[in-house]
Amino acid sequence: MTDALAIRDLSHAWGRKSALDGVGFRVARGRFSALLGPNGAGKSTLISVLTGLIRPRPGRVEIGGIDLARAPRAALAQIGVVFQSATYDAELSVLSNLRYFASLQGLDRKTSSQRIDEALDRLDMRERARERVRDLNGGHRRRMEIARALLHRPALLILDEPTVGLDAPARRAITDHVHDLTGHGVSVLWATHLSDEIRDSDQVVLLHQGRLQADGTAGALRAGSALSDWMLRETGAMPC
Ligand SMILES: Nc1ncnc2c1ncn2[C@@H]1O[C@H](COP(=O)(O)OP(=O)(O)OP(=O)(O)O)[C@@H](O)[C@H]1O
Repeated sequence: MTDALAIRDLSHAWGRKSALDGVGFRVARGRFSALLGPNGAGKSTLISVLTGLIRPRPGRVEIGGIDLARAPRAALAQIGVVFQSATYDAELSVLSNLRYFASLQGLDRKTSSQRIDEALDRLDMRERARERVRDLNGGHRRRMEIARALLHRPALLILDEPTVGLDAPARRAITDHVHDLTGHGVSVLWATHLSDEIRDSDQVVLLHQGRLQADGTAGALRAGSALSDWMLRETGAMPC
């Protein structure tokens, strides 16, 4: 089976400033991969490439086996994205937000209802379905956005620092739910600078100053020390 994501020799500069320099790694199907790095490491730039905001040049990106440069529409249809900033209609209910997105994805009514039920169950949001988004707390709003990103069954779920601004219980609930999704075959790329969101069995892709500093299983990379200490040794940056 093809990888959910394969990146080779990817570079990008903002003007003269290099943000990504020859980055390459893979995310296998059903894997939770943490894209880790201190501020300015290049995480957001990489996500901008993966979501089609920046052209992958030079370099090659395949999502679900589809080349992003050659077939951008088909490749982008393979991703579900949860951006750092919220994107929903707060005046509508959770259900209406999800139905609207499902219709944008071209899902018929029956498929849409099935997928919405499934996604709400996976994020433990079924009881909130009829509530207006503006009445939800930050953690539940985020869970709704994650449920929404799953409706078209993407090969890869990309989340850009999805727990920013949330309190500790909400952060824990979201990291647990997203880890659980991998048990349903969902592949995850989770950008963060918070090492406590990562489990030993997760893949860690560590970026530092635009370069790939490490790629491996968290437990093996940290080799007995705390992941935050390992990251400090690797990057010299204070972890959170
Ligand atoms: N739109 C932009 N224009 C110019 N420079 C940018 C732009 N976006 C990012 N950069 C620069 O590119 C480099 C990588 O930044 P990027 O935002 O990708 O890192 P990051 O790992 O996401 O950091 P953070 O955790 O702070 O969001 C930094 O030096 C940053 O200043």
